[in-house]
Amino acid sequence: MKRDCSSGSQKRSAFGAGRIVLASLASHGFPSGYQDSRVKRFLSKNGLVILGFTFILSLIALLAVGLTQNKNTPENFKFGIVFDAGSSHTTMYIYKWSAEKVNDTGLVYEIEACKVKGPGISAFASNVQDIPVYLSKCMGRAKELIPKYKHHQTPVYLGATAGMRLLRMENEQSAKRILASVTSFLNSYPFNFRDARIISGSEEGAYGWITINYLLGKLQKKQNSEDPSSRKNESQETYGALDLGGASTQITFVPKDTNISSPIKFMQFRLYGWNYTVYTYSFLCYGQDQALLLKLAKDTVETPSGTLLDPCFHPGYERMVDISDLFNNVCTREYKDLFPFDKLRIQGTGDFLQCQERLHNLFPTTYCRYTSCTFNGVFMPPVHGEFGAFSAYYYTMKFLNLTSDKVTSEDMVIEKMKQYCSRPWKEVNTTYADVKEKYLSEYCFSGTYVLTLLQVYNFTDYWKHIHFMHKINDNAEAGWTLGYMLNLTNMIPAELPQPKPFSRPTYISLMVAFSLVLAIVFILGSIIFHKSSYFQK
Ligand SMILES: O=P(O)(O)OP(=O)(O)OP(=O)(O)OC[C@H]1O[C@@H](n2cnc3c(O)ncnc32)[C@H](O)[C@@H]1O
Ligand SMILES: [Ca+2]
Repeated sequence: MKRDCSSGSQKRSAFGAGRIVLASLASHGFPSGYQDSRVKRFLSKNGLVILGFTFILSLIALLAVGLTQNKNTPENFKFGIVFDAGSSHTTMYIYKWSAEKVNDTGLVYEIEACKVKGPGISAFASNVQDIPVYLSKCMGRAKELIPKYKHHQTPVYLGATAGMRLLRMENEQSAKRILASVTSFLNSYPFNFRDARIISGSEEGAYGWITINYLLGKLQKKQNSEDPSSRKNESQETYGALDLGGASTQITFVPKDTNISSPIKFMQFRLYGWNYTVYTYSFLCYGQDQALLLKLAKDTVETPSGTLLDPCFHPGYERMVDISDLFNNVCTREYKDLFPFDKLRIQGTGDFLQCQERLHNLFPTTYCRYTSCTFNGVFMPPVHGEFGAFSAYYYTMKFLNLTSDKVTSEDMVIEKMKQYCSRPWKEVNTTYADVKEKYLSEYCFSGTYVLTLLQVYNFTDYWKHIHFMHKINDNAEAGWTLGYMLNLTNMIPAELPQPKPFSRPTYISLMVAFSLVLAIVFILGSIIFHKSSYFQK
């Protein structure tokens, strides 16, 4: 009995609240049927309000979660145009990327590489009026490829490299006139023209380094790295960059020891929340075209005769060079002399070892005031990590079939070069009839030059760490232009992009939960609305 009593009191307390309402209604003297319909009406009226309120709240929550997670959902593409005004030629690159994924890496695509017909822009010193015709074809292509409504927001940059650096040293006014003409021409288009300028050698090296590491996803990997101590391994993760142009060459990498005292300021970058200390150096006059002129100038001074037996060209190959062209140049003028001939006849002998010996003379390595040097007494820390080699490194080694990862030692390259250089020009010329003669005639020289330069940098026992590359992951070409644009459009943030507010499972669970609440509330609301007569009885 006792147990029954206590269970009765428990029941009372459980429903006590309802009873108090009813009791208070009864105590006011209302008949019980009347009290019942008041409750039903109260529920009918306020229940709908409560359900409506819950419905709106759930709807807001659902929208809030959806919007926070997927800000800017519709794909919105952006474009950027960069002209690489090199010493040997100009190329216009068009990049395209999704505006929503702007802070992610590896998401920029090169949709066009338009080769401008003709020489580099520095050749227009005495005919600047021809610049509009020179650039117009590629600009027309840009107008075709980029949707019209995007033109006004598409930035256009032109960066000039070593050819213009040399011209500026020779004649600053000429260089200015060329840039002014380029500026006024590019400004006449409906795009958002930003800048036409000569970039420094350090910028060229650094932007090349950013480009390849961006495209290889080396900067992105940092994002996923949770262990801050992995910062110590930065150099193992990023690739060094080797760029060989026509008039200058750049080497850029994260040295093993960044605390060594350096006469050259290391570059500091903060990308995606990580610091990088990068060594970069640009050697003006050591691009492959200028290096050939340097070699010919030196040879002419050392053996002044109208005919030069040249081991860097195939046997049977001949070429005439104007002495004035050879020495009217910032890179070679220190060798200028009076010669009893005004033309130089080059006759190839195709001897790789002799060619290499002569090329080594271009790289004085005997004096060094620092802990380590490359050549000309220039400080350089020991090479470290993997390297991506592009531009003429790639063109030359590709032609010679030496870009494969199976080529793991310098000896393999030497063997190939010995054999290739000794091939008679006639045979080479007929075998590769479709290759431009300027390039074909110089692959023996340029292959030997690439090998010598890499030896001077101390890659002899490090060959397998060099990766010759052109287009990376089918996205874009290796070169400085992409890094330049990423920087100028602030596409690489210094800090890690904010992570999504919810993890994927949380996001899905929240969406499902709110949708369920919405559905239940909706169903209940409809029932109450349609049965309101019952509640009002
Ligand atoms: O960086 P700078 O020094 O200003 O020069 P650039 O930008 O004009 O230099 P490139 O990398 O375009 O070319 C480097 C060299 O490679 C040569 N070159 C370009 N395309 C080539 C190809 O398909 N095959 C062989 N050589 C090529 C070109 O003539 C240059 O001597
Ligand atoms: Ca270049």
